[in-house]
Amino acid sequence: MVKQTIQIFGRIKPNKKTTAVYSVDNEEQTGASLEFVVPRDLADGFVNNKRECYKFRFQKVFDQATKQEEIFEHIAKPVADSVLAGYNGTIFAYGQTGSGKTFTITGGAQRYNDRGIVPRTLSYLYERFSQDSNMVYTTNISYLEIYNEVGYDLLDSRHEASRLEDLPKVMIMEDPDQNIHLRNLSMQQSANEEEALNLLFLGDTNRMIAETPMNQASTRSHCIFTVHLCRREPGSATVRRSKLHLVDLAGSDRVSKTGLNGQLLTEAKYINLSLHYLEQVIIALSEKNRSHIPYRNSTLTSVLRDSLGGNCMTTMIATLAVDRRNLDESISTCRFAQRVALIKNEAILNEELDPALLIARLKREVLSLKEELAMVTGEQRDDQLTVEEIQKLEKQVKAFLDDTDPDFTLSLGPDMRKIQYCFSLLKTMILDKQVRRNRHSDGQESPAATGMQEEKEENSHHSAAEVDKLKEMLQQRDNEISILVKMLKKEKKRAQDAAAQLTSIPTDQRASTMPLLKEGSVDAASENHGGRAAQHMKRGPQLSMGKKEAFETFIRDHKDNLTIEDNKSLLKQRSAETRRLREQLNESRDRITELKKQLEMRRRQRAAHGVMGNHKDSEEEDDPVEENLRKHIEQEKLAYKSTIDHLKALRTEMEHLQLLLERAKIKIHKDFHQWWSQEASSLQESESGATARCPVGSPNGALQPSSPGTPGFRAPALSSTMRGSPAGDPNPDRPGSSGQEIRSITPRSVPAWNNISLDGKVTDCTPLSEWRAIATSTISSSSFPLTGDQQTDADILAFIRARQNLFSRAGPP
Ligand SMILES: Nc1ncnc2c1ncn2[C@@H]1O[C@H](COP(=O)(O)OP(=O)(O)OP(=O)(O)O)[C@@H](O)[C@H]1O
Repeated sequence: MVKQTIQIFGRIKPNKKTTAVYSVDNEEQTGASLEFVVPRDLADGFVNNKRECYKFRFQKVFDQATKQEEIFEHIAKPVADSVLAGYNGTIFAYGQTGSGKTFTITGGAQRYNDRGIVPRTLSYLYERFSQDSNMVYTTNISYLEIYNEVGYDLLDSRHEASRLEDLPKVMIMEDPDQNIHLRNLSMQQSANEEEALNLLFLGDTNRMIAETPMNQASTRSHCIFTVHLCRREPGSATVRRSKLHLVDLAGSDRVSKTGLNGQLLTEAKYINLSLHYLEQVIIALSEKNRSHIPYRNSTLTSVLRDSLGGNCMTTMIATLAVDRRNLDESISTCRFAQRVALIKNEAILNEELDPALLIARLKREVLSLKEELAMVTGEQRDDQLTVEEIQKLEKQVKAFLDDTDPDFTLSLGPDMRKIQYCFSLLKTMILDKQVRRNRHSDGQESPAATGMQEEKEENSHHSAAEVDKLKEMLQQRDNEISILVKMLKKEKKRAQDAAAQLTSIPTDQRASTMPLLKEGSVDAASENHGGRAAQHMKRGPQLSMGKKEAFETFIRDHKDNLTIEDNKSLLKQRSAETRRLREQLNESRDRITELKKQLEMRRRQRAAHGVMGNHKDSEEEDDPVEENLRKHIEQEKLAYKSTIDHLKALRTEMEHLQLLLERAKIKIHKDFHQWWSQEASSLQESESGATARCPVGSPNGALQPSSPGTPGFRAPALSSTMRGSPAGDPNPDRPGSSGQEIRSITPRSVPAWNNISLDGKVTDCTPLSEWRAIATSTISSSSFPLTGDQQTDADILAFIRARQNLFSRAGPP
């Protein structure tokens, strides 16, 4: 057993502003201290009436420049090592919204180097498995999201979820030993690193797709990625099972500060409530002599029960966004960490006997014992006695009882079935006699007869007690076997379910249909991702012509496009590098073969020399040529190995880049669909409003520039040939479904050009100033020659007229 307090680390998020409100002092021996200096006159947000200096102790504080690699090496690697040894481990990130929890646990969604603790730990674990050939490792992965106190399975590939509520709900169950079981949480087996990373990708994609617009800005849910590890020596029935929880908690911001209302407030209350219960558990654990720990109060604390004060090695990372505005939140995060640091956990080695292996071993043992018995007795036998055998035994027992000779024995041979049958026969007889004696107990029998009877009874009591004892033992063994058989069946079912789930993912869904990727992914290695992700990718080609055009513009203007392009070109570079390395590898192999041939030849020559007697000891002598060849071969081998290592690293990087690209693609699709339907409904609203005000052919009155919900997005304006209106159409994908041609995909600025007469007079109630706004909002990407301030009203009218002519030539509006 290992007793250890929860380890606490601090990580400070990079901040462009260099306001020195904190200082870090990392000492080798005594840990680190983090100090905040809060000026008394701090105006923006935090009013400090009491202290100026707050000091907190951590195992280590990672300052702004710390790389993800360093975080993994210092924090996650030791935990992964103890999980490999058979202890449970947990790493959880706690901090306010935007302080870098997800970045630390999962990683950034854009660069390979930004991989967080989860992918790095998976790589590390699989690397260690491959190095340890004496053990057999099996890995299962689960990914749970807790939102508003309800658990959801993020790895379910059978459901097409566009909302969190579509994912299977996970139920928390507790057995009599107070062990927590999560019903409905799927455990996916992953045979290698790639499969494990795909599961992470599937879970993160589900998490992203199921995000409601409400919780898009920040993660308002807790996510627990768990690796279930099983380690055994081949042939041994002893297994070590351990779990590694990697936890990304929701933002710890205080409700009062966030100023929320409606749905957001409900979410915030739940989050705060579950974090509040987490805090209560932590306070209870840090107090001595507290017998009741309120784990059951929330889903989060129930799930993390073992990690907090139980059988687990736990580490907390306090993520801190240290700028003046967030000082109070940072101080409160540190205070929480200080309390967590007081909790003592007792991690035990989770070693157990595998019931399946144990049953198999027992069965083998029974079989060999039967064979041994058959050899001794010289007879093969079934489990049940035959009718003849029973009749024979009854006769034998009767003869035994009738014979008054005390030396007369009941000879049954070494057959437990026969012995047991005779015992039970004797017991029945005794019980029968007892019943009969009771019937005559009103003085009919003589005292001598009664004395004899008592003696007989005492004897039979002894044998009956023995029989009972034996029966009890038998019953116990029976129970044990049926429990083991049940466990085995359960295990089997679980394995079958997992296999069925895997096979139920159609292969076509696994293939990526993503044009973005196809272009960039030269090796197309991303073929087997989860069904959900693939289904989303399939949506791309189903777009109507107009929507497709809109989508292309949307992608071009999307904030992630630059990163996608960067990653694509990086992928191309890596792919070219892979090709180069493969060639290098082939050349190196050829060179080694050639050098080996030369060495062989040289040896033969020397041997021949020796035989011919020219040099008697030539074989023993050091030959500089041979030495040189050997050196060369060693060098080549080293180069070969380092190229292979390089190739492996490249492969992992490329797989990761492809996953990043796919995720970005899915996100863009999601953003686009969301934006499109938002635009559709607002256009419909504005059109119905405008129709009410302006009876015939009125342009809609909504003149605000479109905002697709993506920060920094520029509303794209499309060509006049684009068909398909999102407005009021239940199926916005259907081309031209409203029967109208639309001139721009910025629906709020759709100009009804035909409502302007050629002499420049607007025939509806839209004032010219509004037309100016409409025209200028579409001008930047249209064929209008003038831009910005250069435009006069006359220019705009000329432009409108030109558009009108164009449309009247292009066909009916
Ligand atoms: N150490 C870091 N280095 C570079 N960027 C970072 C770092 N930490 C966080 N970021 C960036 O800051 C932003 C917010 O981080 P992140 O999403 O991880 O915060 P969070 O604490 O998980 O927030 P939430 O509670 O909303 O989930 C992200 O864009 C992330 O890439």
